[in-house]
Amino acid sequence: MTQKINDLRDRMIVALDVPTVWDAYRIVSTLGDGASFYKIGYRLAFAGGLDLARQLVTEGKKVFLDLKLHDIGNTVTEGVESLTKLGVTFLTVHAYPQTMRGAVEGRGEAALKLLAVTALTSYDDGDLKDAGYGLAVRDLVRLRAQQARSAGVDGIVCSAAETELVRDVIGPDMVIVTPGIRPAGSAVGDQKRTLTPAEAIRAGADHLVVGRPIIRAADPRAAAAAVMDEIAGAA
Ligand SMILES: O=c1ccn([C@@H]2O[C@H](COP(=O)(O)O)[C@@H](O)[C@H]2O)c(=O)[nH]1
Repeated sequence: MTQKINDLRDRMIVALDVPTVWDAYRIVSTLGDGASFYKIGYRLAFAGGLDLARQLVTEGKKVFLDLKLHDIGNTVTEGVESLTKLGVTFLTVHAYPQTMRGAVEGRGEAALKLLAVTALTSYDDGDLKDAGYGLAVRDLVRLRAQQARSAGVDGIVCSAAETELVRDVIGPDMVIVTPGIRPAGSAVGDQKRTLTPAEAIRAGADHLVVGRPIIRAADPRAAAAAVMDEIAGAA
């Protein structure tokens, strides 16, 4: 997949986990041409982020809508159908077979790429057990990657630590997007399965999602440039 990403900057996706569209715009303008791809999650989506997504697309940025949809198949189908009109590049759904099949139906022939979230990067084996799962993280990620491939989604969200095992399951054509990226020395926060940007790229991740290490940095532009340098050095 990696060879299909024309602009190296597209490999870094900056998570706009901020409360308002104004805050998001401040980051986008601070980063300038140092970032080309932005992720909008719940926080911003519930505060005007869908209009922002449309606007960023018209300004030539790429947008990843991280809504992690999960519902009965018909509802997911209809929700995805609506979202295809925004012009965003990626949309997440949870990697449950019914959910993924519903999403694929809703996407139809649209250009939107669907990403299946396998196991959240804030989970370890103990968290999965607490949530009622009988599988370890790597086994659940493997199973869900297989199911995602069968359902016809376009890519996988997993920790960079699972990139190699996922690539073996999904083959060369699906995209792998990895949150839980932490430059050396940065605060881990609630993430449990982390790698550095260079480690993630070397492991074969296509796109890295980076939020707090950039948006909460004293100098976000310098923090983003440092992540890009690591990506460039490892690519
Ligand atoms: O498994 C997942 C899926 C999504 N995320 C999202 O990525 C960013 C990570 O932000 P950081 O501040 O770099 O931790 C955040 O928006 C999550 O909702 C994830 O972390 N793990």
